[in-house]
Amino acid sequence: MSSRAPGGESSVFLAACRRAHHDDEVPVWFMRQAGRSLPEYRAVRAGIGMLDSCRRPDLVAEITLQPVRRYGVDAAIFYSDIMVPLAVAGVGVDIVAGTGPVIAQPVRTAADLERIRPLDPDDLGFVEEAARLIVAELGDTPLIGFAGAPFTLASYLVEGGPSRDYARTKALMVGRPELWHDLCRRLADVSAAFLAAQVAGGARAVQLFDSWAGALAVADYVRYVQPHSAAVLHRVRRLGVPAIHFGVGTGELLVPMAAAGADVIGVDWRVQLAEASARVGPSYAVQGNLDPALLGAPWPVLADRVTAVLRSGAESPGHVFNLGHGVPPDADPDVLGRIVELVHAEGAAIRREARLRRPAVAAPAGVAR
Ligand SMILES: Cc1c2[nH]c(c1CCC(=O)O)Cc1[nH]c(c(CCC(=O)O)c1C)Cc1[nH]c(c(CCC(=O)O)c1C)Cc1[nH]c(c(C)c1CCC(=O)O)C2
Repeated sequence: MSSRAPGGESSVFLAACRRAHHDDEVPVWFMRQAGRSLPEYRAVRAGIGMLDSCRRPDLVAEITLQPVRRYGVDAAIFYSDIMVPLAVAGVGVDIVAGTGPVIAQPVRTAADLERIRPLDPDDLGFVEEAARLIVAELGDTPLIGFAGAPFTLASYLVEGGPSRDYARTKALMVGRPELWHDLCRRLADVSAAFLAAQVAGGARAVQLFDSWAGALAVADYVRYVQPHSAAVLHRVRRLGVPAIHFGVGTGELLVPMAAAGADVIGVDWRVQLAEASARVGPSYAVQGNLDPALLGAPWPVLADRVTAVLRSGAESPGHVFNLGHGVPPDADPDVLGRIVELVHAEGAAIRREARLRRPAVAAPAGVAR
């Protein structure tokens, strides 16, 4: 049997994004796989600020590669932050350990918008250069580029930092829609430029993080947010790489998030993957969704949860194994390593069994069954 998916795609991860699994193999990577959970990351970052580290291509490359070397994951994710391109665009931002992004002067008026300068391609040369360094080391393992989606970026800019209820953001959104749309158009441009720089450097897929969109009512998401995320994703489509669209607590938003233009819909742990797949339909792959809070559970219990995720994901035409959100800083790297081994050992058999159990549906011509 061929080890290549139709079309000859040599990456298990990219094949799954395209809903064409290689011999049913299930790829795995982890959101925040680079970061404080790794001692080698803490060593490299010692004495260097988060945003400063993101400006140094040598450090970005080293930190991106660390989890790939350690775990043998099927994809790397570019080490940076959703706020990096905004800092380049002129927004005063700091990343405070244990808190997250903090904005010096929150954006709340038309005059504040002028502080977000449009980006030139040259502004992000350090991003493209870092991606090139990474890709040169990765071999066949693809690099995922990423950006924050307009709503999630706006929430930090308007609130001034992390928020529980997004009250100022939502008040501006519904109370001053013209200002809101102007802000989101600028943020969509910044995110699209950040993604384009990563793809120019060799990233072969992208993930758009709308981490906090789950705070919105569906009607508000569709009216105020989806068009701006769609604008980013439409520009990605022209770059020819698959896009993953992810948020936390987005069970009710999966359909409009998929419709915004993604190939893969990222799902947190609240909705089973089979249910998520049924909601979005067979034109999308799913990514997820082990609850990161379970990483500290005894291994036999956790292993059962990993296989449950694989079984549920096997009901979708494409499944990329991941956590439902980022790796927590106190996660035990050995546990993540065991999860990678288990997904690689059991994933294909679980998918195959699920496929053989389903009534035969017309397969695309040439697909080995
Ligand atoms: C919301 C968001 C942010 N940043 C990001 C998001 C979307 C993803 C998500 O929903 O988690 C995206 C992000 N941030 C980081 C990455 C790197 C790639 C990877 O996933 O390995 C990615 C993809 C590095 C980082 N981004 C951050 C760290 C920790 C920095 C440190 O070492 O102190 C890393 C490795 C900081 C950061 N930056 C942000 C937060 C909430 C935090 C955590 C604050 C904390 O708990 O200390 C904003």
